[in-house]
Amino acid sequence: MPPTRLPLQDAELAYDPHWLDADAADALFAALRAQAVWEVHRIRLFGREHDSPRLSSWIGDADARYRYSGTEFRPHPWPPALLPVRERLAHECGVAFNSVLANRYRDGRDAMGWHSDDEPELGPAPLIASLSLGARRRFTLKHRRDPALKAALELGHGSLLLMSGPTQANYRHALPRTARPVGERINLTFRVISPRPGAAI
Ligand SMILES: O=C(O)CCC(=O)C(=O)O
Ligand SMILES: [Fe+2]
Repeated sequence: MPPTRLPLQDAELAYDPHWLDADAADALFAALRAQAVWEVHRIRLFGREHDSPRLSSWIGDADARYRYSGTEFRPHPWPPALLPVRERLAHECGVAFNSVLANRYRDGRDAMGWHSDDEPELGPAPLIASLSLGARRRFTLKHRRDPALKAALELGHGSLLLMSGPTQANYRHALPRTARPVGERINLTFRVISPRPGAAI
């Protein structure tokens, strides 16, 4: 079954709560915990550098490099467990994803703050495919200009959220902390990265 369109003005969202069945999602979760290289990425907040509150792994083709704050990041190679997922997504979305940002939220204290996935390398209207594994967590969206426009989704084990069209241009999204006792969660955002025009990489 194709993902269901979620109505939200100025956004393009589609959601499939069971893109992977529970067994396949369990197996992928375990394989990624073991196979991916998990790191604490540094983030810049209000002009100061901090450790981000989660573990992350930038994965992709060797030429899917990107520049951030003057540093060039080279992706880690694809863990074997991700290859069939990448192939199925490319087939279903008609998009040749060449990179994934994996985030691992160890418990409710791990989170991601408000942002848009709007790096120039992603282009003006990127399709981002977000696959969630493990604990169900709340994902929130809010419009950049109209505070009345917001949404929250509970992203469960094996679910797929597609964000496309003007979503990144018009909305920010976040994965808030929670005081609820929650288990570990891994999220994978599949992306297409093109070299920035004029960038020397
Ligand atoms: O963990 C999530 O569901 C969101 C991750 C996210 O927004 C990102 O990787 O850019
Ligand atoms: Fe994001």
